[in-house]
Amino acid sequence: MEVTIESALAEHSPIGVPRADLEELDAAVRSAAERIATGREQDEHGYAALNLPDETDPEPIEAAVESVTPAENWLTIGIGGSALGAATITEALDGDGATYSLDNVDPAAIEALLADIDLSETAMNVVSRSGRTAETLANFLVVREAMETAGVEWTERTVVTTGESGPLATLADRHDLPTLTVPEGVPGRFSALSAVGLAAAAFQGLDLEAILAGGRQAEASLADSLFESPAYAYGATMYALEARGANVAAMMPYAESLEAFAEWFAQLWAESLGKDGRGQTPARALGATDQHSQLQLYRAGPKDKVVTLVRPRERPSVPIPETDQDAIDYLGGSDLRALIDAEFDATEASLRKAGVPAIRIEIDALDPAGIGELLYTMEAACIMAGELAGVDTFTQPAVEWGKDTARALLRGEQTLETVDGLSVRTGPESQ
Ligand SMILES: O=P(O)(O)OC[C@H]1O[C@](O)(CO)[C@@H](O)[C@@H]1O
Repeated sequence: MEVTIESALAEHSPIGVPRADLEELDAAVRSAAERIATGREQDEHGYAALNLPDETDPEPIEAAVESVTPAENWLTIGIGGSALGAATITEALDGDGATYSLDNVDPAAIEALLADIDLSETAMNVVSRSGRTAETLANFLVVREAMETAGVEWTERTVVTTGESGPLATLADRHDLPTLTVPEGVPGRFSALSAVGLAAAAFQGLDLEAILAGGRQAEASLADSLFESPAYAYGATMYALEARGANVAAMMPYAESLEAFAEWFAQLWAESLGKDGRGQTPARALGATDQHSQLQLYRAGPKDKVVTLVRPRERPSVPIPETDQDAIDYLGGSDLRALIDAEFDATEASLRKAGVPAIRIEIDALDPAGIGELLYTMEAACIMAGELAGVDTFTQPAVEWGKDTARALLRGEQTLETVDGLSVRTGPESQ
């Protein structure tokens, strides 16, 4: 895996990072790397996530999945970090069986899914670190009832993944359900390389050990200098770019199967670094598709963005047939792999030409090791950026107020009129 920051430097962009600043920043990276290493040694909250490739045991995950299968479908019921890691891995890799994510509470979407899916052929994984997330618990209750209505014994089809305690752990106990534990000290958005992200992959028969080995490969490339560590090069450069005005972090993978990865990255970057009035706003894009929608803005809009371009080096070849039309004969005889790689290179060059910082990330292949390496590298990069910014990377206090208010509204303890500082009308008369 390679991270190339050349196009993010000052010689290519007015908001790029001067090389001299990188040299200087490297001193801060060195002490931050030591801090991270200490946090890992002591299994401290958050830092412990970087120990997962060594600590996650595939066997109990595979055993739990086996206990509720065979089945044609795997339904992950979870939200945020409790769904995005699993979706990223199964979308990136070509496993067997169908996987679905219920990570929202849109009644129309859930009605459509339940009408579509054969529940007698479905196993579900209810995933919640806290065990008390309203959306996840509500979806579980809805699917459980649908299973009962369909005459499916839900206790034989349900794996719970949660923390040591909480409503979901209690429920799993009461019904003696196969249970996987969210590792202590690992925030949801950093849990992809644990049972949280790996159960759906196990259902698809994917090689969990190879995914974890990819994580270990990235772990082995951590070093106390940004010039020697791809992860820290990315984290430190993103931090330096934010200080120079790059407030938008566009993540643009050039592979359809990495679209979920861009969503996973958005939570990781926003929820970890969006604190104390700072933080880059993630923007999800897809290459080459969004060259035809967002690139205009990236190149000719405000100089407030850094674009990360991701590609696998190995790709299948799909030949483009010869054509006798002169205007398009440059395509004939070539192949889609060459085309998308030319688009990738041309987009990086076009961003550079427009003075927009870009970082290139290249993984060897979109295989289990490649996705394990990519996930781990971005997690370590995020932790480095958080250390340099001096923010608490591992908490998300700003999300709690809205959750509490939603619960109070649902319980009827509050209306929007009574919620502090809110003057929006609600209730039957507003419809
Ligand atoms: O796994 P849980 O506790 O259900 O939380 C789901 C998600 O909700 C958040 O707590 C934010 O509300 C995320 O950090 C987390 O990934």
